[in-house]
Amino acid sequence: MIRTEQQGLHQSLLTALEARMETIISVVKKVEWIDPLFFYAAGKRLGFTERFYWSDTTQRVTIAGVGTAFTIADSSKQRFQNIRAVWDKCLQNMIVHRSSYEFGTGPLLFGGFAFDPLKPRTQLWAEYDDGVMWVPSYMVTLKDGEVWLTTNYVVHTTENAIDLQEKTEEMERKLLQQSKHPLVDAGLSFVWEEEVKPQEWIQSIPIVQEAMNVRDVSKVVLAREMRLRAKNHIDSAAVLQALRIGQPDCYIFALDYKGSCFLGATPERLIRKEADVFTSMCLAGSIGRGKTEQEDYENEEALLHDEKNRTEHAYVVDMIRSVMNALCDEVQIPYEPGLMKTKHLIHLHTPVQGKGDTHLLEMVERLHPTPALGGTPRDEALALIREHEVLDRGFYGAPIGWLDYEGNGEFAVGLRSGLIKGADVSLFAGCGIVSESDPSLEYEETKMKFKPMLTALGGYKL
Ligand SMILES: C=C(O[C@H]1C=CC=C(C(=O)O)[C@@H]1O)C(=O)O
Repeated sequence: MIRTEQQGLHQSLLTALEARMETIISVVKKVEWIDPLFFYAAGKRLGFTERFYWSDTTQRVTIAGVGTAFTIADSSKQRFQNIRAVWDKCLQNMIVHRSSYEFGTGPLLFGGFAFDPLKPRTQLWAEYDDGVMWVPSYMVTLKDGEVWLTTNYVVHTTENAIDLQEKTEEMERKLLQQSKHPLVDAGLSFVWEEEVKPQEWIQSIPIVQEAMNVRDVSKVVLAREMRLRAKNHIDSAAVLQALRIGQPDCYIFALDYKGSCFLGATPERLIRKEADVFTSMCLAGSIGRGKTEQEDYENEEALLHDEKNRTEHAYVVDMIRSVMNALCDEVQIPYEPGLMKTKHLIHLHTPVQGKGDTHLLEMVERLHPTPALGGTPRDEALALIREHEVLDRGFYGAPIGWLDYEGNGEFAVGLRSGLIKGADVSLFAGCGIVSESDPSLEYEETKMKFKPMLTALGGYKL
C-alpha cells in the first residue's frame, strides 16, 4: 500500500492505468462542516442506491458513505475469512492520498453479516448475501467536530484519467452542496401493523426449555418479528434522524443495499479495534426504565440482584472472556456487572478490554454470536434457534460495522433494528431464555425492545 501526500492524484491515476493495474486510489481531505446524515440523504437525491450510515455510542465518530467503489460479497461458510482475503489483496495495490491517518477516514469497508448462514433465507432477506462489505465511492467522517471527505476511485484499465478525475470531482462538489439541505419531514403514517405469530412465539418457549433440558443447553436467545406498512415509501434518513435524537446512547446504523435498508439503534458493541486495543462488552439481562426516578432506581436494583438475569449475563461474560483470553493480552473484565441505560431499557453491562494484533475480522468471527444473541453452548443453541424460531433473522443480531485500511474499526450487534422495503418495515426483537424464564414476561421484554424503532417510525416529527 502507498500512503502519499507528495504525488498528485492525476499522477496516481496515470501510474495505475499505465501499469494496467486495477486498484483503489483514495483521496482524503478536510472539508467544511456538514452533517453526515445530510450527506447520506443527499446521496439518494443524486441517484446513489447503496448507502450507509454509522455513529458510535459517544457520537465521536459518525460516518456516511454513498455509492460503491468496490463490493465484497460472500455467502459461504468462510465468509469472514474470504472477505478478509479479498480486502488484504486490495490493500497491496491501494494508493491513499492523505496528510495524516485519522480513525474512520480513508478507504474502508462497511457492511455486515447474516446471523446464521445455515438457516435458509426467506424472501425478506433475498437481496442480502451472508456477508457483504463495500468501499463507498464517497464518504464523510465527522470526528471530534471535524469533517473529512474520502473519495475512492477504482481505476479500471480502460479508463481515461482526466475524464475520471473530472467526473468524480464534479460529483464531490454536488454531494457537498446538496448536503447543506436539511432533511424533509418524514410525515409517516402507518396503515397496518401486526406482531408475527405472538401466541406461537410464547408457546414455543416451554418447548424450547424442554429441549434445552434434554440437550443440556443453558441459554437460547429467541427472537420475533413485527411488521408495519406505511402509507408511502419510508425514508430511512428521516428514521435515522429520529433514532439519533431518541436513542443518543446507541450506535445508529443503516445499510441501504439493493433496495432495502437495514437500520437501527443498538446499545451493543461487538468489538472495536484502535491500534492494539480491543474493546468489547457483555450486554445481557434487561428491565424497563421506571416512570419516575425512584422507580428507575428500584428497577436498577432489582436487575442487579435478579438471579435469572445475572445467570443470563454470566454466560456472555464467560464466552467473551474465553475468546479475549485466547486472542489478546492484558485482558480486563470487572468481576461484577454494572448497568447500561438506554431510553427504554436498563441492561446488565460488563466492559471488556484487551491488547493484541489479531485481525479485526477474526475477532468478529470468533465472537459472533455471543450468548447475548445465540446461547450456550453456542452450536447447540444455534441448532435450537434454527429448529424453533419462526423468523429469518437475516442481519438482525449480527455484526454490522467497518474496517479501515489500517486494520482499525468497529462492529456493533445489529439489535433494536428493522428492515425497510419501500413502504413496509419488519422489526426484530429477542431475549435470552434460560430454565427460569417465564414466557409471558419474555414476551413483554421483547415488546419493550421494539420500542426504540417504533418510536422512531411513528413518534417523532422533524
Ligand atoms: C436480543 C436482544 O437483546 C440482547 C441484548 C441485550 C439484552 C438481552 C436480554 O436481556 O435478553 C439480549 O441478550 C434484542 O434486543 O433483540
